[in-house]
Amino acid sequence: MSPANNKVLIFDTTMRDGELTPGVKMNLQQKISISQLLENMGIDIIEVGYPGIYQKDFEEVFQISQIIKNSIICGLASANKDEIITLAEAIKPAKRGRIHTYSLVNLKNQSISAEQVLAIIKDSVSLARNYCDDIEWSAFDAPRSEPDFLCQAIETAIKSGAKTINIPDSLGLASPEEFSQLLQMIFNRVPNIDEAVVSVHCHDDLGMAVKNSLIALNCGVRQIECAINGLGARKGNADLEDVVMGVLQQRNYQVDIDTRLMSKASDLVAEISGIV
Ligand SMILES: CC(C)[C@@](O)(CC(=O)O)C(=O)O
Repeated sequence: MSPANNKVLIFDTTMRDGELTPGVKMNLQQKISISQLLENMGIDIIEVGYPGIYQKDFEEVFQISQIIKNSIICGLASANKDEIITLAEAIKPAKRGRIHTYSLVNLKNQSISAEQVLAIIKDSVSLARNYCDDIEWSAFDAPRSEPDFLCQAIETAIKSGAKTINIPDSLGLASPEEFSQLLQMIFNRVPNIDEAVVSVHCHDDLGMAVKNSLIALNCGVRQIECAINGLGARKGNADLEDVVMGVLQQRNYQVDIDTRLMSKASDLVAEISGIV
């Protein structure tokens, strides 16, 4: 919550965004093995899949929710009502479950109005909140959105019950300067921002994912989303090991990760994905 708190939460998306890596598919047994290792490493949040879209992911989230006790188990849903309800069903067995839902906030060339999108954010986050206390909302394509609208969207998501606000560089095209300016603007302008943990989710299209994730800490961000071996859509997400080591190097921030298990996790995911 308050940026004075120096603990950085590590959110792993190896099995959700990582499974969007071309050619990568993981089965239930493989996802269970990865989840158990992530839990032993002390990963705070484990994102397992899209239960509202794929039956395979529903089964995985549902099963893993019964096995993992210490890490938060999370799935992703769009603002679609059925997707959110199905995700809520999938995480129901979890001791600690999270609903992660997102809306597009770059409205250029979209036929939908700003008011309509704000109403969708309010409805989707409030719906999710009926099922679960732990709601994360993502501002999909935030760097290309209109700043006033982005601030309103974030304010609405927090008012509707989101406890974590994720700012993804969805296309991986933001420079470190642009990304930190965007984050500073959010911290300066969103009136209720201190009621939420602010997170980042950076893609590596320009090779900046780790740098942008680490630069975010000094802006007030306290959750970083990343993937083992940097798996993820297109050029991938920020590499988990690089993120954790980068946070620790800064000394004034802490993570609760057993760093000795990181190379084991990297080997396991390389073996499963076929990507080193
Ligand atoms: C975090 C999430 C909303 C996303 O991963 C979107 C997605 O993969 O659909 C992104 O990078 O913007």
